[in-house]
Amino acid sequence: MVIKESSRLHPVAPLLIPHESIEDCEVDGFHIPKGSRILINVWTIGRDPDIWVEPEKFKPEKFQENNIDLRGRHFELLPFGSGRRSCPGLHLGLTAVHLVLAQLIRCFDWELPNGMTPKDIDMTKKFCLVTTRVQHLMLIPKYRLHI
Ligand code: HEM
Repeated sequence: MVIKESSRLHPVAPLLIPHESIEDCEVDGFHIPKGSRILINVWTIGRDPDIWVEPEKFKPEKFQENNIDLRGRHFELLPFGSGRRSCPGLHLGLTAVHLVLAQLIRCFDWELPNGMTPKDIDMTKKFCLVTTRVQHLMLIPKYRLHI
């Protein structure tokens, strides 16, 4: 649920990768001519108040009462895209994220430096093909597995 919520609010590729329509088609009443460049704005979809309750808030419990997953079957959450050109590295990527996150939580306690509180963290992003934060996240790890 934490990884789904992070992917909703902070998708790695906010506009996915540009796609091109291979034939004329109509989507939701809009005519899309063959050869159009299509950008899917998953950043905006992830913050759409018609879809999400309290869209700006990080609340993993949003996924407690539903079966929305992030493998491209639920169009409200598409961090890996969907369909034939979706991410072929989905399983590897998700496994790596689960593994690294689990290790970071299990092996360390984390503190913010210089008396900062979570509210002081600047989440401003640099929008590009792949999104990064403007300010690097600074944390102090304290190793807690003393074997
Ligand atoms: C958490 C990790 C990852 C995320 C969030 C991610 C996300 C994405 C997204 C959003 C796309 C574009 C899909 C679209 O436009 O519909 C994509 C495409 C792609 N990804 Fe990933 N990816 C991840 C990991 C990986 C890994 C581990 C690999 C390879 C080992 C990989 C290889 C690719 C390739 C080759 C494409 C282009 C597919 C195509 O154009 O047909 N990705 N990825």
